[in-house]
Amino acid sequence: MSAKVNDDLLTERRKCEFNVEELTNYLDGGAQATQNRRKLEDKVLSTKGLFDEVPEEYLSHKEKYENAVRKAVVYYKAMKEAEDPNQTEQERANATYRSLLHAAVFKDNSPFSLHLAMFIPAILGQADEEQKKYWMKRASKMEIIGTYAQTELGHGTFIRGLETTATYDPKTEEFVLHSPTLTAYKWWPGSLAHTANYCVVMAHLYINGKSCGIQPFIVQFRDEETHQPLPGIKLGEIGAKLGFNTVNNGFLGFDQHRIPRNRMLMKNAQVLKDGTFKRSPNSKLTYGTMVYVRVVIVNGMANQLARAVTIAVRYSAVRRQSELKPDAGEPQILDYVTQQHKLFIGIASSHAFTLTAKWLTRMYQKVTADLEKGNLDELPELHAIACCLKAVTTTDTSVLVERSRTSCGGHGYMLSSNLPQIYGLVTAACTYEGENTVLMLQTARSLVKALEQAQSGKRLSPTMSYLSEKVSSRLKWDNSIDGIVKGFRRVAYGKVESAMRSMRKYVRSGLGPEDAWNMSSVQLVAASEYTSISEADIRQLQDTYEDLLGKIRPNAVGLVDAFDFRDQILNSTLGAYDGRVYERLMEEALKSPLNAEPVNQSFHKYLKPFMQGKL
Ligand SMILES: CC(C)(COP(=O)(O)OP(=O)(O)OC[C@H]1O[C@@H](n2cnc3c(N)ncnc32)[C@H](O)[C@@H]1OP(=O)(O)O)[C@@H](O)C(=O)NCCC(=O)NCCSC(=O)/C=C/CCCCCCCCCCCCC(=O)O
Ligand SMILES: Cc1cc2nc3c(=O)[nH]c(=O)nc-3n(C[C@H](O)[C@H](O)[C@H](O)COP(=O)(O)OP(=O)(O)OC[C@H]3O[C@@H](n4cnc5c(N)ncnc54)[C@H](O)[C@@H]3O)c2cc1C
Repeated sequence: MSAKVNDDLLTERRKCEFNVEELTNYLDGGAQATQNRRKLEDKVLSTKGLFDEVPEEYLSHKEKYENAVRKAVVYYKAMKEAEDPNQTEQERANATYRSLLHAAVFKDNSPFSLHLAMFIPAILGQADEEQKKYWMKRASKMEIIGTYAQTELGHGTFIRGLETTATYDPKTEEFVLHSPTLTAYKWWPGSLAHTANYCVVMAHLYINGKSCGIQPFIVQFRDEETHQPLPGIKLGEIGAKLGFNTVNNGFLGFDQHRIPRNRMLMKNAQVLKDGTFKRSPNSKLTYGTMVYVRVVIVNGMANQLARAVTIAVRYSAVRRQSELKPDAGEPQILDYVTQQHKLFIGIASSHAFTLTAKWLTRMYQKVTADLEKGNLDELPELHAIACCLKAVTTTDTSVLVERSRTSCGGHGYMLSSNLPQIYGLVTAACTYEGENTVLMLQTARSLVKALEQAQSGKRLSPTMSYLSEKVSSRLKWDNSIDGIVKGFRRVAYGKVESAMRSMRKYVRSGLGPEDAWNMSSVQLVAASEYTSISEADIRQLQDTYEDLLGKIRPNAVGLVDAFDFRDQILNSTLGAYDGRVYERLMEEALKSPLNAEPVNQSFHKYLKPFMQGKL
């Protein structure tokens, strides 16, 4: 018999003014899609061995990793059996690691995630047809496990500064991979330490002493039978982190490690047997895997934020605290407007990020299709937009997930709430796949170029067209959606123009363009994410905003119920559908190994002699 649902949650669900199932269907892409998703969840989540006997937080660093590998084998096998044969390889890879089922099984991400998130996309995007056929067969069957090894101990952002070398030897038709310094060691790649046996390595290619830029190489680094590191390979784990502690991030050093010529992924640039180098039509095509993952991250943020706000809103409907009015009893904390302010933006942002992710994915698919036909025209715009949206959605999600955590008081600080782990996952995304400031500056670079083009009367791309609209200096402000968008366009235009004016001022003062750029870079980042609107408008918007909070309040639980997350996917004592928060907090607390005995051995070993002055 299912446990009794908390009365307050029952009341909330009765108060809801819209059909929750309809919103769930919309979010899934239709009623059939909801049915398919639920069927997949039923099938996979009923697989034996998927969940932790002992809560992961009570395992050692080593046990956590070993347990995660155990679960990964079970999970990926279950997903393989359930996968849709009509999907492409990429869609199947996405479905496995990006589905929220993944979050149900791995609170801190998986030791296999890089295989699907980057190793397979790198092969699909960087290998020529023959290489793709061979490596995709092995990678999609999980005969090999791969990762993406680009970042080094000494370089993450500055790709052109990577020190790992790949020197072509025409005599043996091989590349010699080498880490000339400690800072050249690959450092960070997920799965690299003990899980994967292959990786795509980004290395500096040299032929006859001449630099041929950063190129991708597929490299085996562990024996497929014994899993021992191959000769000339130094491997290890980089240690405990804020999160991602079951992703097995590692380091790898090469000592004159030789690989055959056909291990350079040669879709974009090629090296012929005699060492002739055939340049890529655009050197930035080598960065293509990163563009792809930045697009994927936007959707990932939407999902993670939806999980966090579901936990916090349901908890806020159950938790009663303090007095709003004398003798009126303790209200639900969700009745405090400050609590609504903290959480409702997160619900709205999750939906906004989901719709943005759909739009960006369509743009990515169109540009990628154009690239296949040799048309690179829209690649710069895709790069600029992907940089901006990855940076903005990860920054906002990190802020909003942390706000969801702190809105739950002390219980939000419990690992059993799962809010700290969700924060660990999303805040990592502010750094990986391009550190956010660096990506915003890439977008700013495109905005400045676009404004210069607009000022010389050139047509701009659709996403930059707001820079050429001659926005009147006194825009008639109204708080209609259209009025608000126009207001933001005016602010955005002003930010870019101000940053550019600032750079020109520094150049006139005698600074070189690079120094002028650096001096204006705070404004440039703001121009890419613009934040504020003029003072007079705030009051009018504020009234509208507070009125909106009141309208959302009766529907808040319905809005998060519509995300349709199972309890296993939320994995949270605070967010379960039945709202039995206190019972779950106690159930989880009793699983702590420290509760196995009333007196811990440290009393007799240390405390008692200490308290008796004998230590
Ligand atoms: C772009 C750089 C910063 C600079 O590159 P550089 O070569 O120096 O170029 P510049 O000289 O600056 O010239 C710039 C010009 O080049 C154009 N350009 C630059 N990049 C591109 C591009 N990619 N495509 C097209 N054009 C490009 C630019 O427009 C300029 O043109 P112009 O001259 O103005 O005309 C570069 O150095 C860079 O990109 N640095 C960042 C490095 C980086 O991103 N590293 C990432 C390493 S891999 C990594 O981090 C992996 C992480 C894996 C983590 C796990 C992932 C899981 C999947 C996510 C799933 C969802 C997550 C949800 C949360 C959860 O559930 O866990
Ligand atoms: C959880 C996690 C997983 C990861 N997984 C992988 C992986 O699987 N494979 C992989 O290859 N890498 C991986 N990485 C590495 C990641 O890609 C790098 O950490 C990231 O690119 C940032 O580089 P960095 O760490 O060298 O920081 P740096 O580039 O040294 O940045 C440090 C600071 O310098 C600033 N800075 C740097 N350049 C500029 C500039 N031009 N202008 C202004 N400010 C600048 C940055 O804004 C930042 O504040 C992972 C990282 C994390 C945290």
